[in-house]
Amino acid sequence: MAVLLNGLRLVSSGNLSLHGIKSLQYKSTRILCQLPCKSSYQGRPFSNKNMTVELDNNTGVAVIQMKKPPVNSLSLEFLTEFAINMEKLEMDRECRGVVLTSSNPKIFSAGLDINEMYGKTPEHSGEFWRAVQEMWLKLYGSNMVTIAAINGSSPAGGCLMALACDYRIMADNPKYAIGLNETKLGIVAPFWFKDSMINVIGRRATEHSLQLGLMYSASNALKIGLVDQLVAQDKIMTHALSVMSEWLAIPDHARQITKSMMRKPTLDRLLTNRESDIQNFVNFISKDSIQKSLQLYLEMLKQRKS
Ligand SMILES: CC/C=C\C/C=C\CCCC/C=C/C(=O)SCCNC(=O)CCNC(=O)[C@H](O)C(C)(C)COP(=O)(O)OP(=O)(O)OC[C@H]1O[C@@H](n2cnc3c(N)ncnc32)[C@H](O)[C@@H]1OP(=O)(O)O
Repeated sequence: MAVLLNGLRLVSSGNLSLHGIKSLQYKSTRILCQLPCKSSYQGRPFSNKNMTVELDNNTGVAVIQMKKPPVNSLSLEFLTEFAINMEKLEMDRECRGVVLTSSNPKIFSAGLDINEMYGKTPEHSGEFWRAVQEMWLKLYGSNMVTIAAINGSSPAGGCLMALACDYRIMADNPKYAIGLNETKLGIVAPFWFKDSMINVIGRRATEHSLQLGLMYSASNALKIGLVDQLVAQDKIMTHALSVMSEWLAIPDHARQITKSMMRKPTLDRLLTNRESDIQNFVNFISKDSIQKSLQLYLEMLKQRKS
């Protein structure tokens, strides 16, 4: 983690959930500009199979733009690339904030790639689930400020990614929907999906939402607090960067310790139950009845098109 103190930046070796607030080393760096200043923008893009990552050295803000056609489904490859990129940004002492968005103007992310859960070996399923966990641990446990610029629909795993961020801005379009819809597929959102939602919208709303697998329109998502703000589609990135500058005006150390205090119990719950969670997933997903549900759901998705 990084802490700003009198122009010096204290940097520790890992993210807040995994390593706690300790082992600080001194590294000298200067934050040139706390606000997004477009005129002096110096983008530094890297990794571009399933997403582009662009870090603005002047502001310390990186934009991760998901770009996996057609709908940014979260495959094993995507999740691995995402975790590596988050790790790189976390270790980069110049990066203080991340905006997560999509290059698809209608879909933020379709959630977990259902093909990764259908007809696969237990070994593959276990590897896939570990990657899903890793994505969430990296995002929910990040020391950086994380803002989701939700510029399209975001079911299930897509909603989880948004829930793991510090702040959610959604495009104000009645066609876009967001929610944890797992029960509609005949599957069950695991405890850490549920915890992530409880931490954002509260227990009663989460129970209602999860049991019925509800997808919320942008305006209803705002009403229940699932997103923090609605903004016109074409303003979403400008707005996200402006919100980011407000968050980055808070001293890093105070914000990070507060974030850790709020999130550590939720992170620890998965960290201490990681292997049993993988085993539960593999057992659950291997059941004939669950495979049947997923098969029907995949067929339904394909038929919807024709
Ligand atoms: C006790 C419990 C213990 C352990 C837990 C056990 C297990 C369960 C936990 C699992 C948690 C699961 C989380 C998930 O994320 S599941 C995925 C949920 N996602 C969805 O339901 C979204 C489905 N998709 C849609 O609603 C629409 O596609 C969408 C995203 C709104 C886009 O609509 P549109 O633009 O019209 O595009 P199409 O529908 O035509 O889709 C284009 C293309 O993409 C394919 N596709 C869509 N979504 C997915 C997906 N999630 N995975 C894979 N593929 C997807 C779709 O089939 C089309 O394919 P085609 O080949 O026909 O082009």
